[in-house]
Amino acid sequence: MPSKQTSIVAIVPAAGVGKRMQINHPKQYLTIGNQTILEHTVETLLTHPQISKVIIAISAEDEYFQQLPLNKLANVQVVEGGEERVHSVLNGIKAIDTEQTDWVLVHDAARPCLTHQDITKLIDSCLAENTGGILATPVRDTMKRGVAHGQQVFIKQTEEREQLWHALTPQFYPLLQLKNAIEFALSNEVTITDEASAIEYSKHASLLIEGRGDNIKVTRPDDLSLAEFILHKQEDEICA
Ligand SMILES: Nc1ccn([C@@H]2O[C@H](COP(=O)(O)OP(=O)(O)OP(=O)(O)O)[C@@H](O)[C@H]2O)c(=O)n1
Ligand SMILES: C[C@](O)(CO)[C@H](O)COP(=O)(O)O
Repeated sequence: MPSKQTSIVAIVPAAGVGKRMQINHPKQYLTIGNQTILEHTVETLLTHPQISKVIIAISAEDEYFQQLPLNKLANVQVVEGGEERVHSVLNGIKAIDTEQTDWVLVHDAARPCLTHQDITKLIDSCLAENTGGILATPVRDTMKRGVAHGQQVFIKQTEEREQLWHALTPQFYPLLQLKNAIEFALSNEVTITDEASAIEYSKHASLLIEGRGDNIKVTRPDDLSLAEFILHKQEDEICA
């Protein structure tokens, strides 16, 4: 459990190029309503009562961030992103004052539909168990493993669906546990696509906390309109 004077810092990896969006513009700077995806995401984190600061990892070539009001906020710090998401996250972790903070929450810039309720559920569940964890949703569909033959992909097998989850973010861990786990995985050239996989490689436990299915990651072109619909629906929920 964090001591009373410590606080929770959020890291937002926002240094990707968004290849799968098939546009020539990093997806985190696409706009929904009157804000960029990055601003929606960071605003949700900054307005959560348990989060004291947000560290955003942006590309060294980023030409967009400086134009955002975020750039002037006292509780927003910018670090340089890395070659892969894991490197961006590690750069954010290294910027944290370990004297003041003992837990860190990592959330994708590309997930603008996160809610305060889910943040609170994750943090409170993990602190109660003194164990890190992630938001996740159980898969809804029958899951197939494919195999390519020439230009076609065929079903190789149906995967066991019991206890199969979609990993989301935020992912929330003790700061030094996550730092050491990521550095250990990288030193062994292990592929790390989320914080939980580094924690798993270091054989630490992670809680799976069921989160909202509308906490989508804007990844492909048709995700943008879906994210816009979700955000408008959430605004209606708040105003209802
Ligand atoms: N070197 C990288 C790569 C990704 N990210 C961030 O990690 C999050 C999730 O990654 P993903 O959805 O894969 O974003 P991109 O890497 O930008 O997408 P793509 O793989 O389509 O290029 C995004 O907020 C992205 O900005 C990052 O900070 N640093
Ligand atoms: C971290 C993550 O959001 C968990 O699902 C996801 O892995 C990040 O996207 P990527 O395409 O794997 O970089």
